[in-house]
Amino acid sequence: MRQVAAAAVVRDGRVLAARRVGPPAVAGLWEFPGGKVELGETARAAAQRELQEELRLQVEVHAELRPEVGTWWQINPGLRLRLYWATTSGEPDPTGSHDEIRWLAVDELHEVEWLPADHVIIEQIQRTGLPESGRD
Ligand SMILES: Nc1nc2c([nH]c(=O)n2[C@H]2C[C@H](O)[C@@H](COP(=O)(O)OP(=O)(O)OP(=O)(O)O)O2)c(=O)[nH]1
Repeated sequence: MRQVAAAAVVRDGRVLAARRVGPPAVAGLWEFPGGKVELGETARAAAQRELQEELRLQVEVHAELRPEVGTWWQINPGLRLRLYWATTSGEPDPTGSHDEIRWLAVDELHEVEWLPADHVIIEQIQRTGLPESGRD
């Protein structure tokens, strides 16, 4: 089972969404930036590393954004996603994996087309809202 780690980065009450460049099947769809956890790396550290690599964005990683049941989000039978709330004071600067970024208020999250596995996450955030401070 491979693990992906990503961050729901919050700034000024908005969440960072990033549009994927590829592969073709998912190009143009939006996601929480992140990527695969490397051997020996924690998911939390992977989320922080991927944000730096993909968006040159320094983030503070906070509480895990878990489903109502369980710890991770099952993307497909061989892949699970660990998602963390994060905060930043920086500006994203996409390095090649994404061609557009947006800061979306909770009531704007539905305005972009998310990766299929993320729909359930978006619905949960719409129900629960953003964390009080982004901190755990
Ligand atoms: N980062 C991220 N990936 C997601 C989300 N939702 C979702 O289904 N995925 C899937 C898409 C991909 O199959 C996988 C992430 O893999 P990736 O290809 O971005 O990983 P990576 O940057 O490490 O790239 P690589 O090692 O495969 O080259 O997780 C999400 O919100 N964020």
